[in-house]
Amino acid sequence: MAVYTDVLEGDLAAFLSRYDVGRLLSYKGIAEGVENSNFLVRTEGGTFILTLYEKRVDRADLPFFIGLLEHLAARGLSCPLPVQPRDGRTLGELAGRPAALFTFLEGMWTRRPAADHCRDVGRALADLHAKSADFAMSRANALSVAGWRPLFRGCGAEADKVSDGLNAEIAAELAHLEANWPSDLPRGVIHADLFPDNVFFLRGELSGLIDFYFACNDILVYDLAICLCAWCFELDGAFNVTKGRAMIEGYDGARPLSDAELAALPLLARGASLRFLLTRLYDWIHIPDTSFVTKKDPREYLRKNRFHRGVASVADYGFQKRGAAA
Ligand SMILES: Nc1ncnc2c1ncn2[C@@H]1O[C@H](COP(=O)(O)OP(=O)(O)OP(=O)(O)O)[C@@H](O)[C@H]1O
Ligand SMILES: N[C@@H](CCO)C(=O)O
Repeated sequence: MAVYTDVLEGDLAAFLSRYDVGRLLSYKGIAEGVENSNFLVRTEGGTFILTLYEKRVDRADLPFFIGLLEHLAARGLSCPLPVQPRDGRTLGELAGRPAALFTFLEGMWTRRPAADHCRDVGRALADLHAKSADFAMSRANALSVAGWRPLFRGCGAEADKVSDGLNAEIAAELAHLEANWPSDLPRGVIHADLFPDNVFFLRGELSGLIDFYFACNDILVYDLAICLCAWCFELDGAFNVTKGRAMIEGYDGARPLSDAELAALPLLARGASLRFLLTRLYDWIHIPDTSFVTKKDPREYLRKNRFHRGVASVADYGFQKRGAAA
């Protein structure tokens, strides 16, 4: 379970005394998530999420994340809103960690995404891109194409222990992506990790997006490529074109995709699948088996990467631009 830091009742009560949320009634650690420690906190004023930022999150990035959530929530996007303490300092300190309190979002993530969920996610992603267009801060994506080689080097020769020939396969894919990565597509703030566990649904409707701790500035349609990887494959590894079509249509309906963006999508999806293959591989090799964090299987993203390598155009994802010849 991912609660790395214990919080004592007295310390939490003192932390909460800076807010107008009444007295502490109860709190408990949330098992899900691997990056930070999250607690469900109930006070006389309501229910909140307390996040303690752990080592993998750079403190210097926290004003970007907090500012982005405030910016998006102010524009009506359903995401956790940092609660304002009386002294205005949203980012506090608790149990030796930077900490902040957020509004609680109702809903649950879906373990079995259907095409309608994918359409909603595509639409919500475009909405996020539109609403963050005038956000003044920026953050480079450390996990974009320039960051993959250092990550790969950090895995050393261990990759072949995970899958035969993996080292050579990644080396070839990385070289291809480095040589062909586009530099002229529209950019902006992207979520960069909008997996099913970061999207809540309530009574069948999308009710909120969470976990903005990979958000950064990058190619907008790269975010859609990440979502295609995370949402549109079946458990047996097959790509579901009905889901792919729904997701791209959902996005395109809210923020029309240019021909250049559509043409780049298969390459960007190769990149997205390599990014998650590499981060999972790195963790697979470096996080000890005795750790209480459940490691995610890198091979899932090797299979997805192989699929995207075989994609000729967005038509293979089920998408046809309206008005385009069949
Ligand atoms: N604002 C919120 N409202 C309701 N539940 C929330 C909220 N924020 C977080 N949670 C709960 O806490 C869990 C972990 O949150 P989150 O995904 O942000 O953690 P993380 O450690 O950063 O995760 P990850 O490993 O996915 O990066 C979520 O799955 C959800 O159950
Ligand atoms: N979504 C990532 C984990 C980091 O949030 C993965 O599935 O590899």
